[in-house]
Amino acid sequence: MKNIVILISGRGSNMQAIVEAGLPHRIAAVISNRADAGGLDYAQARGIPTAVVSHREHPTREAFDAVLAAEIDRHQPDLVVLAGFMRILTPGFVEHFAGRLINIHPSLLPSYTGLHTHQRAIDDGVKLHGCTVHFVTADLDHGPIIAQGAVPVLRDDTPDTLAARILKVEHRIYPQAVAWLCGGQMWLNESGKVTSNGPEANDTFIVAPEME
Ligand SMILES: Nc1nc2c(c(=O)[nH]1)N[C@@H](CN(C=O)c1ccc(C(=O)N[C@@H](CCC(=O)O)C(=O)O)cc1)CN2
Ligand SMILES: NCC(=O)N[C@@H]1O[C@H](COP(=O)([O-])[O-])[C@@H](O)[C@H]1O
Repeated sequence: MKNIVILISGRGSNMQAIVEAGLPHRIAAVISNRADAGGLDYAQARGIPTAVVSHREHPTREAFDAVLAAEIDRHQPDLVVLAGFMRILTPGFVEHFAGRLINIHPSLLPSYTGLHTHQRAIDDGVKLHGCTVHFVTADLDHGPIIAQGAVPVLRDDTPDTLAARILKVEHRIYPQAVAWLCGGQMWLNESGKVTSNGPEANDTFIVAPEME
């Protein structure tokens, strides 16, 4: 059984999808940089240890990251999962958790790194957008890719409608990526639950070559 620590900044729907996937691993803690993150209420209601490490209470990124890393380390994580965590992490933090620090980003990396990806994709008139699970490196949204899900952009899409469509795919590929990285040959079915069967017929996983 592996120890998973999940970092959030908001509602935490990706965290919820991972919790509800039924993985045979421990969600050791859910930690947020914002005390008002809705995901904290969900985790507490499920009896998952929570903590808040506020970036506003530290004078520098390095100071914040050091306190955050110490809080994470208390839970002896095998995997640290950024799930809507909205702070850029310093090279020292990334190095400390290198190889066991992942993120989900709402674009098909390497396209559209950074923020506001849905609006930018719509503005550019792209026909395909999606989401990417990747290892976190010092360079923003540039780490080795673990999985991607591709989603069509519709003519009348707004950032919100596109984000909602992509979020459903995020909730499939993130738990799947966590399952793989925690050493399981597990697959998750359409409803996002662990199954002993192989990938679903219409899965949109693009497994990075180094993962094969
Ligand atoms: N060193 C890295 N840190 C983080 C990465 C990464 O790949 N390398 N991924 C991000 C997640 N993310 C996109 O997927 C992302 C999150 C936040 C920002 C950003 O500009 N944040 C601002 C604050 C914004 C806010 O508080 O609302 C900032 O940190 O100044 C860009 C991309 C997580 N960290
Ligand atoms: N650059 C990071 C970023 O934009 N992440 C995105 O924030 C949302 C968090 O939703 P959630 O809190 O419901 O999981 C998700 O769509 C995730 O891809």
